[in-house]
Amino acid sequence: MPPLVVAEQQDLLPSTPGKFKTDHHLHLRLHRHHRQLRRCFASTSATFLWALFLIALTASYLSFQGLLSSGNRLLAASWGGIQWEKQVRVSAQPRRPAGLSVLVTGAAGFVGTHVSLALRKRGDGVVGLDNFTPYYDPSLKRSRASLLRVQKVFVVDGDVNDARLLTKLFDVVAFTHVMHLAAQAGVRYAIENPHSYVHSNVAGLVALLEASKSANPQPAFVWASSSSVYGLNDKSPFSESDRTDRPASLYAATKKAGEEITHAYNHIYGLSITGLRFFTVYGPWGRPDMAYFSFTQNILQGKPITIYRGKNRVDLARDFTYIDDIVKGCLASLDTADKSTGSAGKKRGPAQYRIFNLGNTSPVTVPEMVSMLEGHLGVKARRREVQMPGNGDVPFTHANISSARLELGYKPTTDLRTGLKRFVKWYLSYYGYNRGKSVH
Ligand SMILES: O=C(O)[C@H]1O[C@H](OP(=O)(O)OP(=O)(O)OC[C@H]2O[C@@H](n3ccc(=O)[nH]c3=O)[C@H](O)[C@@H]2O)[C@H](O)[C@@H](O)[C@@H]1O
Repeated sequence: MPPLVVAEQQDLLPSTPGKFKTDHHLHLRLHRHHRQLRRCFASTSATFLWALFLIALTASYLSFQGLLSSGNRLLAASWGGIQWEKQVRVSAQPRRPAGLSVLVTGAAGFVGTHVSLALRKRGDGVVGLDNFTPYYDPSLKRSRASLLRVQKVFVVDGDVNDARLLTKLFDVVAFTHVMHLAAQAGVRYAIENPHSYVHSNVAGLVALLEASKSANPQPAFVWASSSSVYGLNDKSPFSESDRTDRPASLYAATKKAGEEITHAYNHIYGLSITGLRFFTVYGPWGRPDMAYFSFTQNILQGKPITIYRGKNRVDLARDFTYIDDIVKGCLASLDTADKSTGSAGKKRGPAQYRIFNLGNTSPVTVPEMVSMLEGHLGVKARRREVQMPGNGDVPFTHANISSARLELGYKPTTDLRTGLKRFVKWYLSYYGYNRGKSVH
């Protein structure tokens, strides 16, 4: 309120309590007051109108900006629209009686590509999802996605953290299964980029579980855990019932967290869950960040390779598992998964919760693996042996696969030498003999 008005109003009050001024005097003062009030009101309403005008102008500017940015978002988004929905629907459609309809995350990844192709080959419907992170050469991921395109598997370019996208996918398709393979992989990279592991392996997993539990029908959920959850466990071979509470890397810790998180969703919402602990998976179209792959590249380029050694110069060993065996384990997991018991976020009864080791059951030391590569490549490696840095590695892995054998009929058939031979053949056909792309 302007000070003038305040003063006038105060004038109207008895100057001395209990004693009133004369009527005439009062009348004059009232008249003067009304005039001033009118003037004041006129100028206030003009100010008010101006303010209103400015607010309206700002609001329209902001909504125009909003329109522009949402337009830009729509332009930038690689998903959505009638055509897109049609592609998703067609790709998800099984081509055999009682075929599955599977959402495969990480579809342009190593395991994701192979699993998607195998599902498509036997007539299941597959929709891929991949965000093509540049953790390793994204052009390799694009090539894998091209393979999928040729086989009529549609890959959505998107992130599992995108809740709107996931909701849309589940609106468009009643997926019977989710095969969740998208992850930040690699044990040692967690030292460099810890947050990427939390983003993909924890937040991304939760986003996908949220969408899955809200879906109607709820899909059965199969996902990739890791042999690294055994961490400092030294009881060999590793069984599913062994301790997994001593992870040696953040990667392992996020995978272990995933096992606990999926359990909670199983318990609360009745989601059918199968977690697969993969043991150092290798093969054609593999991951360039893994030792067998980067060693091949370095050997061919005449560069030295670094071989880690454990305490007391003990060789490190891995239960290297060939991709085709892993694919069989994945498909068997999908086929034997019970239906989820809930729907649209409500549990209707207890649901299946399983964890399986998918390994090869015959560990091979890293120097032996290098010798096999040398044999297939016909080139001697320049070996540089160093003490294993304390950045998350474990000295050895060895899977006990009795449970998977019993319940999935899982039976690995490819030994490391045979599998590496197939890998080298693919590598040479893809990169050529003396070339190779930079690994990261
Ligand atoms: O089994 C698993 O759970 C994990 O297997 C692999 O992890 P890792 O076994 O460490 O595979 P590589 O990175 O290929 O290493 C294999 C072996 O080679 C050794 N290595 C690695 C790199 C190197 O330069 N030199 C070297 O000696 C490692 O210490 C290890 O013993 C994958 O990278 C993980 O994503 C997966 O979850």
